[in-house]
Amino acid sequence: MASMTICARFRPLSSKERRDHGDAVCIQHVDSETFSFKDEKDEEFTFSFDKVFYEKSEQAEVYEFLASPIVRDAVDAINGTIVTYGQTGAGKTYSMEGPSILVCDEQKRGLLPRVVEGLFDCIKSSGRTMKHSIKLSMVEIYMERVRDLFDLAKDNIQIKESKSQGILLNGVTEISVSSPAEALQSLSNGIANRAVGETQMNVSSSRSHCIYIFTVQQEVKKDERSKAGKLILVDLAGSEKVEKTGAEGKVLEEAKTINKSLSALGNVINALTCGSSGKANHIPFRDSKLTRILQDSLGGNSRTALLCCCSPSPSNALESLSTLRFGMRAKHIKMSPRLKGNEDKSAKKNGPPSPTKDESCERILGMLRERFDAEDVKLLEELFTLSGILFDPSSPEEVDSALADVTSQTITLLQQAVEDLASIVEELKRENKALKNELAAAKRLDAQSEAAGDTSIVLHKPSGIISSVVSRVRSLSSIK
Ligand SMILES: Nc1ncnc2c1ncn2[C@@H]1O[C@H](COP(=O)(O)OP(=O)(O)OP(=O)(O)O)[C@@H](O)[C@H]1O
Repeated sequence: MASMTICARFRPLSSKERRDHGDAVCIQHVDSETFSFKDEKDEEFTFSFDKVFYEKSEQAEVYEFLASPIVRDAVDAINGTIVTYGQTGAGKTYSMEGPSILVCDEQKRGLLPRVVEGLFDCIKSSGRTMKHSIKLSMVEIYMERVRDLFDLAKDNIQIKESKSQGILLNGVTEISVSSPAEALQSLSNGIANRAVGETQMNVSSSRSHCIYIFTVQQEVKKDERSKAGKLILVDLAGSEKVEKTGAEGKVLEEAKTINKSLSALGNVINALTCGSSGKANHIPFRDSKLTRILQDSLGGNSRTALLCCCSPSPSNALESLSTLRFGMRAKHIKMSPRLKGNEDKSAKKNGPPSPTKDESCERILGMLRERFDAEDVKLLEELFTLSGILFDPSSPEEVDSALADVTSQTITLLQQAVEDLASIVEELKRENKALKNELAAAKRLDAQSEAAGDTSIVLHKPSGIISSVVSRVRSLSSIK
């Protein structure tokens, strides 16, 4: 069983950070896997990752450790994902793209151009028995809308799920590339389009998630079987907290949407991490476009790497700590990559097969259809169309998918409500215990004063205290 590869990367101090804090850094005792981190209150935390890249680490080292095994697997039809996470200015884009995709020092080239080269190199060395082809798509998620960066007219791509191909971006432009130069030129066009869209919409790249998708099709010539590996690279929007940005109006809305999708990613990671064995666990993939697109990658047939990008400066200690903690949570996800198109070995030979997830969903949707009257359905359609969940109400597939999205989001809300209630119950239990202690102490006091024949204490006690404590304890006990 493989797990996620999680690495931390600290960029060099910026000139502003040097001006503000000189050479001061939050990191100490760094080795290749661990370091200690001092926050602004001088509290010390020790972190341990699969690899720690410090200031002077080379781009090539990051690629070799984090990406090259995933690239090799993608050519063998195993899905892969590489994600850069961190606050704005922490080095996500530098790590992903380098200073430029097309013209750049060899030493500074980022993951993306190296992945392109790696894919073509692996294909070349895979021999003559295999025929491969690579298709490239590039999208951006901004305010929960998926925009095609190869065709800006497609500004609200829908996400679909197919039984054979998994998660799909409906109608997204796919460019066939036959050489690294062609692929890099296409990527560079997509990046330029992103800048055009940003100016048109007055958006900064740090407020959107950028997703690069390579589909590597593999044909085994002898029997013409075909398999595909999907390699997704994600440069996430800045993870900083809304409060720190001091944002208002549209910027505040953007920040909230980003925080929502990043916390959806965190929730998916938590659900995958905390899932108790044997118990059906709701993984909220449908709570954001980001998690939905990454569903195949995080959920199973895939290898995933997360690069947690941080500033080493004390001025960013809080954000760096939050990025590192996000990485530590992700560390616990366990995944077993398997080849696509493999036989399903889990099918039981004896007894009736238990319903699949699709069958269960179909049954629930059927029941809902029976219970809704036509007027409700019309209202729901209008609501879904207005909020961009649904585009074609006459498509049963789209209606089902929209309903599944809403159901999943409702489950998440209910789970949060249950957690809130559980914490209220805990609080009431604590209050209950304190009141019981108070009652016992008051009774002891009563007994002592009676034994001593001293009436002054009794006289000074506010009248009715015991009976009021008793009735509060009783009312709280009845909540349990
Ligand atoms: N490892 C590094 N070595 C040298 N310079 C770096 C490194 N990482 C980042 N930088 C520099 O730090 C600055 C911020 O980096 P970058 O733009 O990659 O941040 P980011 O996390 O992508 O921010 P945003 O969310 O705004 O896109 C850039 O000027 C970049 O060149």
